[in-house]
Amino acid sequence: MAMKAFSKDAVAQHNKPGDLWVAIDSKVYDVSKFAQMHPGGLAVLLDEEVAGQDATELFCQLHRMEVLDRYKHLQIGTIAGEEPQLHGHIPGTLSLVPYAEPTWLTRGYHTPYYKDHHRRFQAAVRRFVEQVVYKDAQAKERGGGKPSQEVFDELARLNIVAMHVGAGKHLEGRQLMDGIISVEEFDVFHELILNQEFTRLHARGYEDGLAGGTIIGLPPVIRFAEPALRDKLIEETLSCKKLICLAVTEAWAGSDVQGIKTRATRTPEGWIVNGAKKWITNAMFAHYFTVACKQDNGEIIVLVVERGEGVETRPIQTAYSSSSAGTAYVTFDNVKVPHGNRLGAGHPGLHIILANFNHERWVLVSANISWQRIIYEECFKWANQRKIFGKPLVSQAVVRQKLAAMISRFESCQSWLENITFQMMRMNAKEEAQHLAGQIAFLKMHATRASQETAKDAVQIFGGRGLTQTGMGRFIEHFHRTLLIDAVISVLTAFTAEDVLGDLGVRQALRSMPARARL
Ligand code: HEM
Repeated sequence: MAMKAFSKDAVAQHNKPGDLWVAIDSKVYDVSKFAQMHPGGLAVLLDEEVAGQDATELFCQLHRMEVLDRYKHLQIGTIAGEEPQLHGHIPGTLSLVPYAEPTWLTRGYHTPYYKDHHRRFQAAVRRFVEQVVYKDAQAKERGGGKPSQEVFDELARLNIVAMHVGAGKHLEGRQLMDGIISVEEFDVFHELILNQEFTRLHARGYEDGLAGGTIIGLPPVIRFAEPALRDKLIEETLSCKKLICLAVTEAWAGSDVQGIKTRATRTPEGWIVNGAKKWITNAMFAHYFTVACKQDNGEIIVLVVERGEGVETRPIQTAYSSSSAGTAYVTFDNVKVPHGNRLGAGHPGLHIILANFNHERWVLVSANISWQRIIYEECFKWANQRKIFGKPLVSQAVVRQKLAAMISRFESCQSWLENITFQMMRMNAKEEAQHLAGQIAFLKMHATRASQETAKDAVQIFGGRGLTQTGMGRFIEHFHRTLLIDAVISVLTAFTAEDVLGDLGVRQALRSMPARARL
């Protein structure tokens, strides 16, 4: 229905309590009743520059554009002869803000890596993330709780969790993203797109709650379980009917797998497991646990434990997640596990745990880099629209310097990441372990440090808003509060803490150092 068009003079008549209009970006809102409930108070709406006036400029200093969407029922008309000029991010679309998208998604640039099917895929994933998942993510990140089953059902229907686990036989016969790409086309760049697009949820804990446990808990099962167990768990977890998580870290052995104390005792009937695991992502909701244990002889083995008698999970409150990540302290008290649930008998347990490490770090670093870019976009927009002493923030050289530093950091990280991803596509597992463990470790160290710099700069640009969980700077607050998880996470805490990662890369380089090399 066409909206009524008002002259500016007509709007100006409605400028008192109980009869209060305001114009924002050519739209006229009747805030007579809403004014009493306005989170910013009644007085600001009665200000002579606001009541009955075009308050676009002031509004944009104080609200995100999405507020207007939420309150669109207040709109009663438009200003005659004017058209809307402003918009926030339009869900499902590419941003036109310079540097807000990687070059392959920016008009005028070329790419050696991405093909048309990657572009189709990216567009579909972005629509899905922003139009289907975002609302649930924001609600759960604030209020807590497991992601909704409707979201899990959609993830399963589109086979998103299956793709998140990576390429492999488990994808055979599946329709990917409503058939937008074929299984034959699917490669590690599609996975990279998935990792990068999901950060647009601005909900770090929720993101882990969706598939975090499966991405790290299922690969050891796929590679090392007996076929019957493997097929059952693939079916149940990739259909999102059940969840699995990886349970390695312990309170006293976060960094040192050899130091774990969870004990598996072999009996004629099966294994008996006793012990406790800490910081286990998704464990609150998980039906299965891929558990690193120590046998009585000290040997490390990996067992799939099903939730049941003797398994208890207690929530852990962390800075990086609301309860939607389902992070838990898990105790096993005389838990009976069938013999057949041992993974990779004959393979060293440590090898089973470490086999997926590079992939896992690459997943984390991909997301971290795209998150930096999204935070930069927030900062660039804010620096343009925020006025101080009548001038936009971006007119200050010091603010431009911070933006320049942010762009340099995430663009260099993205280029490095795409190079590594291309190598992953061409190398077999052995070559990957030999050549890429160091590269991925260095990139992770570099990117997580870069993101901390970006978080500090972003808070400086947003000021107090960057430390506030509502309003203009809420995504900055969330980034700043939660990003350190990327620096320490990846199953074995100190193995991936920044310095240790860098050290790992250098030690790997030392092994390849020609013995005769001299200055
Ligand atoms: C249709 C008109 C308006 C609606 C629906 C609206 C809605 C809101 C909402 C939902 C908030 C909470 C913060 C947030 O979610 O971003 C808020 C805060 C606020 N609003 Fe409005 N508002 C409107 C117009 C205005 C105007 C014209 C002004 C002009 C000064 C104003 C001043 C404020 C202030 C000062 C705050 C507090 C900001 C803060 O805590 O940083 N609002 N408004």
